[in-house]
Amino acid sequence: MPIAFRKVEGLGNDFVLLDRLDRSAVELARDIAWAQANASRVCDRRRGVGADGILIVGPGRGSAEASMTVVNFDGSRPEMCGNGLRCVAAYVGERRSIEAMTIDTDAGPRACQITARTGAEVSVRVDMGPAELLGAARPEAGGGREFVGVSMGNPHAVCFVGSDEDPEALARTLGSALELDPVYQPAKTNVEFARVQSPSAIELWVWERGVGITDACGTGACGTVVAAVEGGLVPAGTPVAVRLPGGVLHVTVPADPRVGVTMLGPARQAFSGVIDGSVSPSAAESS
Ligand SMILES: N[C@@H](CCC[C@H](N)C(=O)O)C(=O)O
Repeated sequence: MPIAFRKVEGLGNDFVLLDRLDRSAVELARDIAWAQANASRVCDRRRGVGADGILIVGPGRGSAEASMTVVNFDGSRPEMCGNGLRCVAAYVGERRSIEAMTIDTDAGPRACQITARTGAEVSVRVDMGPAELLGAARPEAGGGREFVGVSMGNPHAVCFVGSDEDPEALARTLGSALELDPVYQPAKTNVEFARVQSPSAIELWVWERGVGITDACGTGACGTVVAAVEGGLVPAGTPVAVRLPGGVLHVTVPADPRVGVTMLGPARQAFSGVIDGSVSPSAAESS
C-alpha cells in the first residue's frame, strides 16, 4: 500500500509526518505499530526518506485539535518532542485554517500558537508544559562530570562545560555511552552538553535518545534552560536564545518551572512524497 507523507523540519531536526487525522483509534494504533517497526528503514538517509524520526498526527481527544505520536529513528516511542510539536502545529494550522490549537502528546496536551509566516516557514510558540528536576548525577560514562536531570515529559541529562571544553566533541564522543549509562536505565536519556555564553544565550549540542546527534532538540533546549535557571546561570522569566547547530530556539522558564516552559521557533514543510511499500532493508539487515 503506498503511504503518503510530508517531510517536515524544525531547525534541521527532521521528520516524516503521517496524516492520520481521520483514523479510528484501532487504525491509529496499527499505523503507530507500523511506524515503530519500520522507522529505521524509512528514516535511513541513504536507503529511505531520511529523517530523525516519524510524527503520526492523529485525531485529538476532548478539546484538542489533534494528537502527536513520535517515533524515534530506532523505533522507540518518546513521550514528547519539541521540534516535532511545532511541525505538527504548523501542519494542523494549515489543514484546519487555525492559528491557535491544542495538540495531545504522550506527555499531555500542549497549547501551540502560530505567531508568524515567512514564505514556507512558520513560527510557532509552544507551551511545553511543566518541567521536573530529576536531581544531579555523575554517571560512569561522564568522566567525572556532573549532569543535571530534567524531565520535559521525556528525560534529559544536562552538563554545562567551560570555555576550555568543546560541547560538540563531548556530545559526539560520550553521547552514546551516556544514553546507555546504568544511572539512566531503564528509560535511557537524551544528553545535553551546553556552554553558557551570556545570561541570555546558551550554545547547545544534543545526543538524542534513540537517534544520535541531531541539528536541534526542542525538549533538550527547554531542559537545558531549566537546568541553567536552577543553577543560577541564567535568570528566570526572560527569553534565553539557545544556539543549536541548526539554529536558535527562544526558551523562557518561569521562576517555578513546574508552571510551564515556553519555546518559540520555526517549522517548515520541505517536501511531500509517497513511500511505495518497498522500503529497502537497513544496511545492518542486508550485510
Ligand atoms: N527532537 C526532539 C526529541 C525527540 C525525542 C527524543 N529523542 C527522546 O527519545 O526523548 C525534540 O525536539 O524535543
